[in-house]
Amino acid sequence: MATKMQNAVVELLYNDLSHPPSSYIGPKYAYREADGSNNNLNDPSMGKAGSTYARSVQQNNPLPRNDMPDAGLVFDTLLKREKFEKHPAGLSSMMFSFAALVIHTVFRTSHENVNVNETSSYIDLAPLYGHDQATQNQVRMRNGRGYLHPDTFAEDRLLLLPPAVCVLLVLFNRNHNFIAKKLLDVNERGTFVDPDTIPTSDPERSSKILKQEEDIFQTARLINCAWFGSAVFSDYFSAILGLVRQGSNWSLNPFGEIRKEDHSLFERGRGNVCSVEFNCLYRWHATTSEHDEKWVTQMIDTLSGGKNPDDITFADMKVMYQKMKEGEKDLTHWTFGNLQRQEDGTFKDEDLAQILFDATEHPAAAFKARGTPNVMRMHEMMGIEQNRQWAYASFLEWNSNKDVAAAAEKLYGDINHLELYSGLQAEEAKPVVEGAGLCPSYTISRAILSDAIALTRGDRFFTSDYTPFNMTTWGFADCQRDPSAPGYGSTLGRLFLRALPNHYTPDSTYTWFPLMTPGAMQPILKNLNAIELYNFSRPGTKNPSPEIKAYRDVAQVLSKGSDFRVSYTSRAAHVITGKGFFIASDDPVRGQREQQAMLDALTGAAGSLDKITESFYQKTRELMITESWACVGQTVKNVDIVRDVLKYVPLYWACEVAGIRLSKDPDDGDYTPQALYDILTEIYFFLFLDFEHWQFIPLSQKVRGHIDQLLQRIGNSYSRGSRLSIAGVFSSFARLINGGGRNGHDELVSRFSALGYDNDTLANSILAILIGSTVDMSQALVHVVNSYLDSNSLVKSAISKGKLSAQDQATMQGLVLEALRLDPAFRGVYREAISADKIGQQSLKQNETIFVDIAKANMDPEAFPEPTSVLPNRTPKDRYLIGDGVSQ
Ligand code: HEM
Repeated sequence: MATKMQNAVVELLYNDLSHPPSSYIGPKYAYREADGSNNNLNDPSMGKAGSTYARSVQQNNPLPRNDMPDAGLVFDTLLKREKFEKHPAGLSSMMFSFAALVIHTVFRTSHENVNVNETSSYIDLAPLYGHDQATQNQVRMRNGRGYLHPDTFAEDRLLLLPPAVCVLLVLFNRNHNFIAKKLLDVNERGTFVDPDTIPTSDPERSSKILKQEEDIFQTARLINCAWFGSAVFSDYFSAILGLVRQGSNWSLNPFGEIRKEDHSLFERGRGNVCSVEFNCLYRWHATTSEHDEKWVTQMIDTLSGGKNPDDITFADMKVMYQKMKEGEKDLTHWTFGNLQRQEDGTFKDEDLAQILFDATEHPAAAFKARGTPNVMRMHEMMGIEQNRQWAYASFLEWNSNKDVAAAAEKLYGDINHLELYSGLQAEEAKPVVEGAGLCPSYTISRAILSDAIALTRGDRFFTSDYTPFNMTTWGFADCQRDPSAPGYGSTLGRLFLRALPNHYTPDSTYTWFPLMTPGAMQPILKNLNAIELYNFSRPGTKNPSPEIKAYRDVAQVLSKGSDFRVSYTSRAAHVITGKGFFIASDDPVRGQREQQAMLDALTGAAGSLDKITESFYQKTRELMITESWACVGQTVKNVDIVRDVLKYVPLYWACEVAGIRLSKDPDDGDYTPQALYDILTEIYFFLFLDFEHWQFIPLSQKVRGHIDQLLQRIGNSYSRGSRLSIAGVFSSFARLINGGGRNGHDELVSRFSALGYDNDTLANSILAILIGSTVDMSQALVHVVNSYLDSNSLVKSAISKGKLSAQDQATMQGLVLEALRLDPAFRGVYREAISADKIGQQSLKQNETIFVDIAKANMDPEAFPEPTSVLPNRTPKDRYLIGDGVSQ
């Protein structure tokens, strides 16, 4: 008994861990190899490019090769398209452009030996990055920043496919470069340097650049592949399962750790080898849209010199490939869809966007027997012949269409002898039922999922090595599928908005449901009561926002409040109604008046400003004392001044004003400081900051919820019943500013009564104070303190040399202004020209949005001589530029 027990314990403990270990540490194991090797560390060549295909199913078909019907005859009898039939579930042709990208990531059958797959068996975006090191070298820029050559990709076979496939890949190229730039900007581990700043005289320059180039490139590649994986498990997967029809954002997560009932680990990250069956069931040529059929016809016509598709032979096909290859220059010059590259090597955004919009508008065709365009006859014959060299299982109970079944029997003699290729392609298709969106043949629909799981769960970089360490914390967050994104968790929409920001719009069905036609989405969204969230028309083009940078121009825009609209008022309109919310008022003049009125009420009484300063001082002191700690054996204390102090000082003050009770104990006050700060940050972020377009819908919904809750709290805290009481507000302000003094209170009451606010306006005004005086005030405080703490700081050195006195109020104010000039809390603001205007050299159209670059203007020597020096005695003080939010 004791032995049995001991065995069980040993088994349990042994099964705690994976054997052999699931990964190793160090850079050698952190990145994907170009050819996919080293995915399974115990069998490094598993799934490597250039290996043979696997076979999943035992061959049992007794029909000898020489008894098989002619491949052309099989096509003409079972596969050739009779007429175009629209896809029954509303899938767009882009669905199949994306699918083509997926298949080219994992299949590249050698033309010399059909048993060999020239690419790896992993979702590693090989069409973009190349299937081996030599090809990867061609797409890389090697500029020390880890970039790919602009708008390029590696897979030449894609040039034979409709242009939307290539455009999608170009967007993944742009995503790579976006990610690489961010990795350098964020510089999470502090190891990267801007290559332009390494002096050419530095003897280690080239080795530094080389090391950094590899790190950034490979990390960006990992993150970009994870983006692709996320797109597969969001847009693609939900189109396959028809989840959009149900408004479901659910997705399968095949990557996580799974424990079996006996406590042992269910295998993952152990590698994968694609099978011939997988290759065969993924030939979805029957889904080609009418538009793409025309495109292929034209391309084959050009390459074959006008030959009838029925007469094209294998030999002709080889000549066509040859012709295409000869037409190619080096891959940085490849083009497709008759597009022209611009001087910098990129394609025009406009051209790329139009191709994608078309692909979303065009309906795909239904999977069916007799559904493949005749122009693809030779592609299919090649497929049939390849498959005959591979070997396969046979099918039963196959197609209820009597004509198709009878024809198959004629061809094969016995339906049991039907071969896999035609069996899969001409099998009866699944109808549109719950859980079905792709609607291929029954066998494909089942098998595709098994293969998808094998591909992803088998991949070490999607499982045990899918980590913030390998991808950086920023990258790890960036590539996650976000179930709250519009389109029920679309990832492609986020990609479009990032790569083509002036063409895709944040509320379009083209953006969020690209794999479904807008026509198909209309009734679905109506059914789901979500129709008002989306726009169904083809997005137009907007010009990029001009940037205003010179001090003089920036100052002019900021001072002409009545000529420029602040762009965040339209955002505010999504989340708050009524008057009084002065920090984002739709009428700039009224907004300023309301703000001034509130400021007067808060600070107008004699000495009130000093009281506020005192309250800030006391809170800072208190937090520094309560949040600090000492190391063992030391009296000197440490405090995280940003996380535990500066972040919360303004919040405590604003909560006093708003009558919100903060407590670290969640069961005590209205909010914990952390929870409220996070809420206010989200509101602030939504109203004022430059977020990625895709976040608009989920953020606005979340922020509306926060604001409703806050308004209710503000209302409750001031009401002695259900009504917001003006008197309640005043006594709270008075307590705060005047220590409860009766005179101050009376003065406030009279000030506020003079405003004549109703309860809603008052609550909105208090909310504006709460939001406007916390998040960006904390940010500004951090920037100022950072300037003092920084050991290289000019400020510090000036003080230590005795040139400046920190006791003197004017100098202190000057130091704060200088710190915020050199390191502003935000870079700039957006404005919309109310009418056509001219600012400096820049002509503005009516309603045009401009970016007012305060950070650049702050460094303009015309306004600030010796701009990089800290000169706290600059005058006049109102020369300093002020943006939005609290700084107003
Ligand atoms: C109009 C669109 C398409 C065209 C013109 C096209 C054309 C071709 C051609 C010419 C080949 C032979 C490639 C070679 O061996 O060099 C091929 C192979 C293949 N196609 Fe398509 N295709 C299209 C769409 C699709 C789609 C939507 C899918 C499925 C998602 C698909 C799946 C495949 C597969 C799995 C192969 C075999 C690849 C290999 O083994 O290397 N194709 N296609």
